[in-house]
Amino acid sequence: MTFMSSLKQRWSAADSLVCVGLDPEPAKFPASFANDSDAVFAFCRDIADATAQYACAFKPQIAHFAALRAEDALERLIAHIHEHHPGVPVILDSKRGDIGSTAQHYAAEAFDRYAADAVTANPYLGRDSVQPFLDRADRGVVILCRTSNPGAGDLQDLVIDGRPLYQHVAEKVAREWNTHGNCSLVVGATWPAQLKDVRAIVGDDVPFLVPGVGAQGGDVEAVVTNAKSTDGTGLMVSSSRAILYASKGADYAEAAANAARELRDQINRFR
Ligand SMILES: O=C(O)c1cc(=O)[nH]c(=O)n1[C@@H]1O[C@H](COP(=O)(O)O)[C@@H](O)[C@H]1O
Repeated sequence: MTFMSSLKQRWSAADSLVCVGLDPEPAKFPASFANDSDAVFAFCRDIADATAQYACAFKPQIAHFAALRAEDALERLIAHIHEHHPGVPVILDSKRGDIGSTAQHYAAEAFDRYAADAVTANPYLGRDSVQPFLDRADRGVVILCRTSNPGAGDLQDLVIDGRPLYQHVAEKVAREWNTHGNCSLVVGATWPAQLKDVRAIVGDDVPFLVPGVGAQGGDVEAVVTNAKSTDGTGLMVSSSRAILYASKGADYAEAAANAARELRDQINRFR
């Protein structure tokens, strides 16, 4: 099954637009992991198992694993999710993009080594840098459009030919790059007006990955009302720290499940 069809099926089967971000930070793990040499895998596995029922997707962030020399844990985590939660797609957040010959290796890294269903990609080197991802029609390509961080506007808002750069990215992806129907766009929850602009440009066929609720303070109601598609889907509202570290106690997995369920319910109130 393709990334897009798994995502659509999951939106409906789980009645959820929540993407659970898997960003391990051992200093925030419960004390019970202190002497566990495989803590990164074990913690993320427990969170995935506890939250899967409320998730339309999982999104592990590669730097959080690589910085800990835990790429092996990331491989095993994605394999675990595929085995135990089949049908819940995994987006590898690695924000890749490079000249074509190197980008081919990034595509192999994401889709063959890690077996991710989708990958985040940076569009600023142009189409050929993203082409090896686009060519994998069964996998998703989640392209940075208007990011959630405070400095997002430094470059993404620069006006070119009468409109900001992020709108050119949205237009180009929707009209030119999405030939296989496998593209999504990243638009931060912290920018409700831009969410609305991008939805107006791309229509209903391009889902948004929306990070920035929870720890970054984005407003769920504004996200959903401004960015949902006509049928009340179209979103992967991603939260990492607010779910992962909902409790540092023995109830960490239950607390994560509660946080994911509450986010799902909050989103659903405005769909
Ligand atoms: O591509 C992303 O996932 C991403 C894009 C963006 O614009 N902003 C953003 O925060 N992210 C990622 O989303 C996650 C947000 O984490 P929390 O703020 O803890 O929910 C991190 O893994 C970020 O790297």
